[in-house]
Amino acid sequence: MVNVLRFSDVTYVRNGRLILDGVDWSVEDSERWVILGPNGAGKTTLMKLATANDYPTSGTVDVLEKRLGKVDVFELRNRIGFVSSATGRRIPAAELVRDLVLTAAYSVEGRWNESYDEVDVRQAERILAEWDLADFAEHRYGTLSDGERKRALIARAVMTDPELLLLDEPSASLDLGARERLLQMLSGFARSPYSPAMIMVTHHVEEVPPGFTHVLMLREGRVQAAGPIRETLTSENLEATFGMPFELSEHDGRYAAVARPEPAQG
Ligand SMILES: Nc1ncnc2c1ncn2[C@@H]1O[C@H](COP(=O)(O)OP(=O)(O)OP(=O)(O)O)[C@@H](O)[C@H]1O
Repeated sequence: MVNVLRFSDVTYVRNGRLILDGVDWSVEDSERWVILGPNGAGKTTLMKLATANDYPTSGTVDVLEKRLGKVDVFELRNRIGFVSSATGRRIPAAELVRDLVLTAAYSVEGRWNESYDEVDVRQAERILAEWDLADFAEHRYGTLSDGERKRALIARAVMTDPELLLLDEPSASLDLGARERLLQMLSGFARSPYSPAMIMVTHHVEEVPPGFTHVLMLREGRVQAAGPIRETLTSENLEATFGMPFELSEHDGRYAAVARPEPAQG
């Protein structure tokens, strides 16, 4: 097992606000983590540190066994795949889907070269097929639906064979069918032993893809619970994290949570 992420007593303070508070967290390469927590809990901040896009105020963060603050973060970021709504906004609308995926091998957004290595072209075609995008290869990014865009961004992120793949709310804004299709693909990807370590932020337990192994629950910058998903994703931990009682159910690795009804008065 290889450690891909280690947070030790991490705090993060901005404008006098304690945004992360004493976070200890460790991720191994075979693990697939879901991060759950209410709005403002610090999930995006956690992702910024895990993608080497910021530094802790105190404590240490090791990404792919390199300590933030002591490593060239540009080199490190080349080994990490990251998909968020912000990465999507940077893609030119006129970019062809095939080029969007292919150019990841050359770390550029927007096609710049007329000749690519045959091995990269084949890899891009394989990944486009894997993410159900083969029919969209010649379509422009700006013409895709939200669901197709998300798949295209993930395809671009995995093109470089990252050692760590982070997805920030990949199924937000998708319709039911698009969400389910994406979850099926993420589930298949998560289950493959050839896939990198994965970390996915979501607001909804319904969006946890089967095959994800661990969960970290964050509340007000503190780790409320963290560990194997079967033991850790419980109605008690959901209540402690979101501050209200839930009824949690699980069926074939899919979770659902609804507010627990108030007991009848009188
Ligand atoms: N530079 C900053 N200065 C002050 N407060 C900040 C700064 N950056 C983030 N925050 C605050 O820190 C808290 C955590 O923010 P963060 O974006 O990490 O939460 P989140 O869990 O991702 O929330 P959401 O689910 O709404 O996306 C928020 O209350 C936010 O307003």
